Amino acid sequence: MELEAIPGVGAKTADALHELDDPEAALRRGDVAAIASASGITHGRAVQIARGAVRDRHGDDGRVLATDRARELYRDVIGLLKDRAVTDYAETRLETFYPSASRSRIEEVRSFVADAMEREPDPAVLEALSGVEPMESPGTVRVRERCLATADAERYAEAEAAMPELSVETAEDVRDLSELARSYATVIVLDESFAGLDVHGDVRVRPDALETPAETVPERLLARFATNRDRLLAAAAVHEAADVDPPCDLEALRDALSRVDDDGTVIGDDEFDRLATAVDDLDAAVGTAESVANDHLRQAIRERDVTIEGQDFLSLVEQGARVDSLLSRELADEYDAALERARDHVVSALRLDPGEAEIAKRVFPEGDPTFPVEHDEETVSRLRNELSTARDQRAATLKADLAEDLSELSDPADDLVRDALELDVELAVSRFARDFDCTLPTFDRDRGFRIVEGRSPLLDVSYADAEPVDYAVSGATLLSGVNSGGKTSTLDLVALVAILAQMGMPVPAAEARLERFEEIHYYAKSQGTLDAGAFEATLREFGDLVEGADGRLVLVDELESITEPGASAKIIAGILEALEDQAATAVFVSHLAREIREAADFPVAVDGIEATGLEDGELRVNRSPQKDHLARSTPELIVEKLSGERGGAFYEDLLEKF
Ligand SMILES: Nc1ncnc2c1ncn2[C@@H]1O[C@H](COP(=O)(O)OP(=O)(O)OP(=O)(O)O)[C@@H](O)[C@H]1O
Repeated sequence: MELEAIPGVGAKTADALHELDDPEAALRRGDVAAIASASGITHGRAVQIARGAVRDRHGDDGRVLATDRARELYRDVIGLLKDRAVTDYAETRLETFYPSASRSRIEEVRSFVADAMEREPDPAVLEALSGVEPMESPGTVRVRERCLATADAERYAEAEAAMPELSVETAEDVRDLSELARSYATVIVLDESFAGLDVHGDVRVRPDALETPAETVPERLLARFATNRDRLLAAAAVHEAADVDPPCDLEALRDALSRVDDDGTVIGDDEFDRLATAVDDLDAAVGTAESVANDHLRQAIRERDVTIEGQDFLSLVEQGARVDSLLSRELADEYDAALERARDHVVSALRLDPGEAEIAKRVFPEGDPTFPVEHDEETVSRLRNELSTARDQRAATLKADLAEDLSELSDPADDLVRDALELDVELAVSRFARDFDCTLPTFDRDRGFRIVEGRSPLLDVSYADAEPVDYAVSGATLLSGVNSGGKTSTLDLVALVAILAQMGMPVPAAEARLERFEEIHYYAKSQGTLDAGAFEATLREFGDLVEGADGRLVLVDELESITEPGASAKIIAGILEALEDQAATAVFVSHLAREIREAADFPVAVDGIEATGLEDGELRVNRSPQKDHLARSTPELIVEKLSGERGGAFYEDLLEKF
């Protein structure tokens, strides 16, 4: 796919899209989250790009919504759909549906919608969906204990770009490598030429290291799963609640997720925990061991009667001889026992293994007895190094093992989240269809539309109180009727049905058929008489309209208010003639139906929304327009009522004039 061929995608946007793993797939799926993850692309822009891709694929020029009022109704429709989405993703994705004149586009959406309408919007699924969001990138994790090394400048640049998590170092020879091995726990050498060389430390020659990121930087995958843990668990719950086959084994996913901490470290391994705690507690354990030994000795000394020979006592007094010799002679056994207790304490408090315990013994070395007992700091440091290295190696092994498991789950995890989000889109459509008793309309080549029991969700009364409307039009038609009879609401319903139908969506009617309109022109009622300039502008607009393409739906509400009634009737008659010639489908709401019909040079069809009578000062109306029927206006009805109630020549004469 040539990205720049997509309407609205310039060179800069195309470059940004090329950053994505698979821009074509993202565009094909309409995956607004993936598109918006390219740098500098907002969600609004992602919607435009996704729509552009659809238009490009279907050769659609996307000009169905031809007027402000038509666009306004489309926004209302999108609002109704979005109200039924749980996730922000679904809300944005719903915006990619737009009314099209392309048969293939409409069909594409209809097959998606037909499946969607089968989906049961189970509250448990909706609840689970509330935790799902598109997968997030965790950002670059810096790994300090490992580095990459190469002697090749090109390879160096390649490594820096591929593995931003690791430092890349230059190593020309074994000496350089030894140097690096002293600074890093692990050195990964990218050059084959170093294979077989003997270097002290953890130095691995891995020419394929850049191609195996799960092994080279397992932290990357771990961070990805740690960052997205909640959304992955929520997506898994969505699949289970909706009873949809997941793209991976959910238990394996949950198990893998339970092994990684929020910061990407592996958890739940006893050996790692033992080593990490031992490193942390080493100083405290040595201190306590010292106390244990000294307490033991102190106690022993306290309980002992020491007999000292005169000669010894003299040398103690005269030569300042140390008391140690005395200690050694009198308490050698107790001293050994004290050391043993101290060593045992270190070994058991830190849960050391036999190898580590061997070093720990030397923390309290054999030798001439002293009091108080003191540890050997150098050995403590050695033990610390030993334990830290074992801990880091254990962590590295755990990370590598877990990353291996996760690498198999990586693509399915993406699909898992994406499928859950797409399910939300389907459920929004399903809920819309259920809430407004929708059906999928049919398209055919016949001119016009036919709506059976249509009920607009956009009325100012609750949907339950909306009275069903039947209406069919196949040419240029006038719609007459009493004030507040529902003429504007009927135009809204027709526009709504046409817009939804051409989006490929279900429509709020028991049945609907229509022609695939090239354009939908809907002109709302203008607010009062226009001045000369505005009138001229409006006339120009209609001039352009009647010169436009075939196959249009034109809905106009009380155009007569733009100027004085006599002139209006002539102008509307002229517009209707032109539209009739073009085989357009038009409904003009007007109170001047009689005058327009007289001014027109063809038999204009006039339909009417008829009041069935007046009840307690309120009009009773049949909301479905009657075909070929000029409805009585409200004044006519009232005169008729008075004439009936009161009789008399005045009312009868008045009635005659209608
Ligand atoms: N199908 C319907 N079901 C229930 N109520 C409706 C229906 N159609 C219209 N109404 C009610 O009637 C009111 C008037 O409707 P609308 O504005 O469409 O009439 P109108 O014939 O265009 O009026 P006007 O001649 O004053 O322009 C609406 O605000 C709505 O409350």
